[in-house]
Amino acid sequence: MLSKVDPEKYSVAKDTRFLLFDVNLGEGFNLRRDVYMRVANTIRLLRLAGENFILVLPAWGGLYHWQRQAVKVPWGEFFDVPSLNRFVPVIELDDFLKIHPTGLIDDVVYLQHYAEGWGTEFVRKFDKRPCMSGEKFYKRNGDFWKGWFYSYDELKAKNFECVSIQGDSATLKDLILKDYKKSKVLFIDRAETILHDNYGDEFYWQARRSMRYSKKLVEAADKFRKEKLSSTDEKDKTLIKENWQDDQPRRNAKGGPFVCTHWRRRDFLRSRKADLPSINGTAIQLVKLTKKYKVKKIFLATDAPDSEVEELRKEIGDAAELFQFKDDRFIDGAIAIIDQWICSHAIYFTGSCESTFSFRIQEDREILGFRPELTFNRMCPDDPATECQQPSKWTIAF
Ligand SMILES: C[C@@H]1O[C@H](OP(=O)(O)OP(=O)(O)OC[C@H]2O[C@@H](n3cnc4c(=O)[nH]c(N)nc43)[C@H](O)[C@@H]2O)[C@@H](O)[C@H](O)[C@@H]1O
Repeated sequence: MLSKVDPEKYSVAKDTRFLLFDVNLGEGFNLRRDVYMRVANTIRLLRLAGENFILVLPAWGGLYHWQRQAVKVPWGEFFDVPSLNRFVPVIELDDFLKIHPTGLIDDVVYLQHYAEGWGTEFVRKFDKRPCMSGEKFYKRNGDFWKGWFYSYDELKAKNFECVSIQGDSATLKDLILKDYKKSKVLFIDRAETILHDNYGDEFYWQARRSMRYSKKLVEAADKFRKEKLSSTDEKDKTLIKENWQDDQPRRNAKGGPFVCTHWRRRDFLRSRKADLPSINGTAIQLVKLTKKYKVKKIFLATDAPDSEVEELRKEIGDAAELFQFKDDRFIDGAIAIIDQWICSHAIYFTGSCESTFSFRIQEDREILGFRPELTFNRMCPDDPATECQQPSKWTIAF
């Protein structure tokens, strides 16, 4: 599926430049969404500096966590591309290749940290340096450099170099303005190396608010909410404006008659074992919440295998009904977004310790106008003696 962006619109301007980016291969979907926001803000700043940059949306694929693999997935499968376009100009990779069929990239800039570390204070800086590991991912093939490039064979680069950088979206803007003036098509790899300018400021939230989900996924989630969870935007007071730019600050969302948890399992059980509850511990916490909020339904967003979900269901017993969204017509990334959108509408949300998947739900709930205490919560490990610090309240800024 292609975006509605008209490629003709871009081919006319002589000064148009394109920025492509990618993230460390092992990173998950929701960190990648965060990196998009950082790079979108670099584009915003470049445009303010008079550079006519368009952000080329990196096709999705090859993600470590997807059980059923998919590649070359356009952003339109997950997001509302016209809505993204209201923050900065973006174009799907397939559309970019229509207007730039050679697929030739001028420069690949592989971002890396400084070999000597950050030192005693954080100073924003960048320097061309020998590659620490970047050259492992790129090979010279005749006149060109080849890399993963989202599995698109036609993409290739004239130049490849590594740059040590310490900084944020504005530092990347400075690097591009200083060292890549002539680059018409620029590819920034390992874009997660840069941070947000000011985490949680109005520009963070503008980029985030522009990331509305695709109509198809919103419809599927809303249908499920209505049919299984008696949840509609009118009743829940979660109506939003057609255009995110028209939304106003508010705190009156009520949510549907269910609690939701994001129950992160699989690799999280290894990396964060001490911070997560057991299956029985999860059931105890969830049942308590249904009593507190006087509901009988729990929506479960999870990557857990079915066997663990069944065990959880048994532990919950008659105390509440457990719901999950399942539909094989949707790819893994789409199910993840549907899960997030359903969770965002619950009367109360509790997530998993420091999961970026949970963070994105918290942000959606901020956008929908919930009170922070109904959102910034996480499940605790079983042992009451273990520390269980609740998530920071990164509330919305307009
Ligand atoms: C341990 C670390 O965890 C970090 O994950 P974390 O922040 O939770 O969140 P993500 O970066 O999104 O990675 C987790 C992936 O697992 C699947 N997943 C997790 N929870 C759910 C869920 O509730 N519903 C559905 N449908 N899918 C889920 C989904 O593919 C999601 O993108 C990773 O980014 C790091 O690479 C590393 O693996």
